[in-house]
Amino acid sequence: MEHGQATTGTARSRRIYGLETEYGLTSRPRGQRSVGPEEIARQMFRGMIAWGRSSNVFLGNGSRIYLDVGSHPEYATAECDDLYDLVAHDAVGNRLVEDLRRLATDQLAQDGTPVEIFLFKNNVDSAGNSYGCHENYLVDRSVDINRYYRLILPFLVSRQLIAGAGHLSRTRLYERPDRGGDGPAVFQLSQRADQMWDTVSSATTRSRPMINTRDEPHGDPELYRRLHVIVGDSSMSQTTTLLKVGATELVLRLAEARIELPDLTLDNPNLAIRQISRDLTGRTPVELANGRTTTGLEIQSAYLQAVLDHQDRLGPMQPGLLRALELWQRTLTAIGAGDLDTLSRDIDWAIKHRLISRYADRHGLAPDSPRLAQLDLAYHDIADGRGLFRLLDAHGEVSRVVDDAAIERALTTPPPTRARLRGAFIDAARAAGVDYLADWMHLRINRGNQTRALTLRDPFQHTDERVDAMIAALDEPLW
Ligand SMILES: Nc1ncnc2c1ncn2[C@@H]1O[C@H](COP(=O)(O)OP(=O)(O)OP(=O)(O)O)[C@@H](O)[C@H]1O
Ligand SMILES: [Mg+2]
Repeated sequence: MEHGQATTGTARSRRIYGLETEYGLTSRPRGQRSVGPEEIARQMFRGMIAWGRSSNVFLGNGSRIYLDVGSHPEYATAECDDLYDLVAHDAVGNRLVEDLRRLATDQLAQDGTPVEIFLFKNNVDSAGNSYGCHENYLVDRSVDINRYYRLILPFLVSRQLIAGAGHLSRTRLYERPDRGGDGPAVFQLSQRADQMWDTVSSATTRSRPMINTRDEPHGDPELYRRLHVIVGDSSMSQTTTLLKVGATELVLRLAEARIELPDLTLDNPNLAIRQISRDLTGRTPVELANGRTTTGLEIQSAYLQAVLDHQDRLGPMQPGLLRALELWQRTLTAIGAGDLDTLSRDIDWAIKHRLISRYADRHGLAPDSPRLAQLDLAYHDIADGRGLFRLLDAHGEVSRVVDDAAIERALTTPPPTRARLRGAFIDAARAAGVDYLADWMHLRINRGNQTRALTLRDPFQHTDERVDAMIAALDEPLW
């Protein structure tokens, strides 16, 4: 049980998690000339390209930062096996992207095209285009993947109640957000709900599914799979991140422990996710495949109850997971009691909802006021001293999971997983000035026509004599 494997009917006691975040980018010219987002993104990555000779770079803390086609910088955390580590490493992404924003701002001003650059950790731009925050969970190959899918889908459809980012939206039910958007403004729980057109599939964009099935485990394919959840909203709040991933972890454990729940298969998940998103009370009826009717709140409560009833079968829980469980209970109780104020330090949509309602009341604004839409967007601005969530955080008005010192550490220190081997290798190879390559599973050194390469198949393994030997060899003149 060294790596917490699930044997028949036993929940995994250790799991690898990773979060990938795409950031939205816009700008406002400060001089005569405007600069397009692609050009700004290129400027942001100029230093990175000089550092790593690519716009896809693995860093010493084990993470990956990159610029895909288009203009959405993306940060993927290193493999974490602890929720506190994951929250800290996720926060590092904001810092790094914010640093790149500052560099690009200075560079463009020097080049005579001053612009103000904005980066948003959200999931939809003003034209209704969406970009993601993907969650990765290691699961066992030996467990039938359909067991996970079946159990997790109703949970994911209703998870927005506890982990949505909130969204003031004018998209009508079942309308495509990138077309139209001239309906009455409604405060929704989630930014992603209206973007989902499928449940489980291998496509990522065209018919965006809630779970992507591409089989790319980034580990030993005989032992592991990587469950790729793409339905979730990006989280500003650390507590929301903890709850989003922590509650999902608990549901995966329910599947592994073979705990049966009442049948919650939804009649139409694409419709249900939209209906649930449009009701902050969690009480809108949604239809089940068996003809019964339920609600988002009831679905969430059924999963929570199963966890509480079978906690003894779900394996040991780290402090982060226990805190997530406590937060899950508290959140559902508050929604049940209609007491949203008690969530306004912890859950993104409730924090944002309070901010927007208070502002609207104070200034007598109707829901479709552009000033409120602006507020919605500014909540996700990652700039220190400008972003609204950042300001609430600076004033101690929202809860924290990790402090600044932990984030600072995560900037340079990989979590104690395979990421530690990658990080040590990258740091050593850079210090030695050799030509190297690193990705999730591979390490390689090139010297003249000689190559040394290693494959790291076990994402849990954080010590490896082969890597030690490779690092030692960096200082040797010849192999
Ligand atoms: N075996 C694993 N199980 C679960 N998560 C993993 C595993 N190995 C790596 N990860 C995490 O998966 C994420 C991979 O991110 P990345 O964006 O590079 O991959 P991808 O989604 O396969 O690729 P792309 O975004 O280019 O399509 C990272 O956050 C990483 O920490
Ligand atoms: Mg990805």
